[in-house]
Amino acid sequence: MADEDILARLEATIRARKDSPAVRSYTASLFFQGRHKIAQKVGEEAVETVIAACSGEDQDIVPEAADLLFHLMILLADAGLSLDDVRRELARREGQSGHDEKAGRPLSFRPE
Ligand SMILES: N=c1c2ncn([C@@H]3O[C@H](COP(=O)(O)OP(=O)(O)OP(=O)(O)O)[C@@H](O)[C@H]3O)c2ncn1[C@@H]1O[C@H](COP(=O)(O)O)[C@@H](O)[C@H]1O
Repeated sequence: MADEDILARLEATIRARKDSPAVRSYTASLFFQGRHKIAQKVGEEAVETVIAACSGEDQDIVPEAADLLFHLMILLADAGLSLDDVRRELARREGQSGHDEKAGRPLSFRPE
């Protein structure tokens, strides 16, 4: 059974690292390097997830997805946001088909 509280604990750890930059910590070092470095790591981990999805065993996606989620949570924290903000956005979308949402966009917002 998965640990259902891990994201809440990880989020608290990430916030604590943001507030205590002196601690020797990978997370704190990313906050120190700033938004561009954090965003770059999110991009790298996203690409590594895509590579795992397209070339490895399905189970290989799991550690890459964990890296991606971890770095995405650091990005959210850097912006003063949290998983709750993402939960609220997902809840707002709940029940609306992605096809319907896309069809309702103004023409200028519709990529091909
Ligand atoms: N969940 C994670 C976690 N997932 C991945 N990583 C680290 O994220 C890094 C990303 O891997 P890469 O190979 O891309 O890193 P890298 O090549 O060293 O990065 P670059 O210097 O090239 O940018 C590695 O150093 C991983 O160890 C994590 N580091 C920390 N955590 C959690 O965060 C907590 C706090 O960690 P510290 O901030 O290090 O104290 C830990 O107790 C864990 O719960």
